Amino acid sequence: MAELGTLVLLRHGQSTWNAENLFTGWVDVPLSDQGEDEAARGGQLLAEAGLLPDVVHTSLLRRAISTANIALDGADRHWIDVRRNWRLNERHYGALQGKNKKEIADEFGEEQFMLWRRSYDTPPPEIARGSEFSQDADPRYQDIDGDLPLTECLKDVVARLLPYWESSIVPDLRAGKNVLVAAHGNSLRALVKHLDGVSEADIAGLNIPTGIPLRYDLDAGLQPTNPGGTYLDPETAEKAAAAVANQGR
Ligand SMILES: O=C(O)[C@@H](CO)OP(=O)(O)O
Repeated sequence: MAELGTLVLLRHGQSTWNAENLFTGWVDVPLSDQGEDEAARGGQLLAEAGLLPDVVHTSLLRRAISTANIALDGADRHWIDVRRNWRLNERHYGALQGKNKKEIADEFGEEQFMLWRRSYDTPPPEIARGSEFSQDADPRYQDIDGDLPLTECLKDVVARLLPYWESSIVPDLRAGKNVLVAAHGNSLRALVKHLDGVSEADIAGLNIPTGIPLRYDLDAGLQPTNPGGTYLDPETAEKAAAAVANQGR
């Protein structure tokens, strides 16, 4: 049996709404200038580590797509196969999409804010269909009609992400390909929870920084031989993850 390929998780670079401290979810905002720089640095880190992806899986959101394009271009891997799927999208943030994190924390209090933001199974209120930041009329989601979320908690993300992991990403890894997954803070938290067997309580404290590749080496049973993964720039990753944790404060 071929050795498994290496898995690399990459959260998109800073988006314009990350910069403005807005809940984003499925709203399709672009990278900020800083985010483009982070993506380029991500590609440089991949090249320096000799970690060259053979295939990339992205969400349907431009901040992940652009990050993958910029990073792969920098690593001279702009030509590899591409797969895209809504199941890698950011968590749908329901009625919080477009709202300022600090204002929500001030209005509803820290406890409620953290329940919505990081609890495993408390989704924010649903977004109203047809409202400014809803996706129900978006053509890219027309074929998932029955599954289109109006809000999601992390548990919902795990449930919609794992079928794609099993059916599309695992076969690439088993074929010996190095796989880059360019996605989002919460869809990657869902995947890390699964890979590392993180508890529902502990996953609340795990934050993923933007633009820094996170490497996972998996054994034949898909268990990480480096639990928690290995950031290609661990020092920057630690500081940036702490900053994500503190958003809204
Ligand atoms: O707004 C969002 O969609 C996410 C990621 O940026 O935010 P949070 O880290 O608060 O879950």
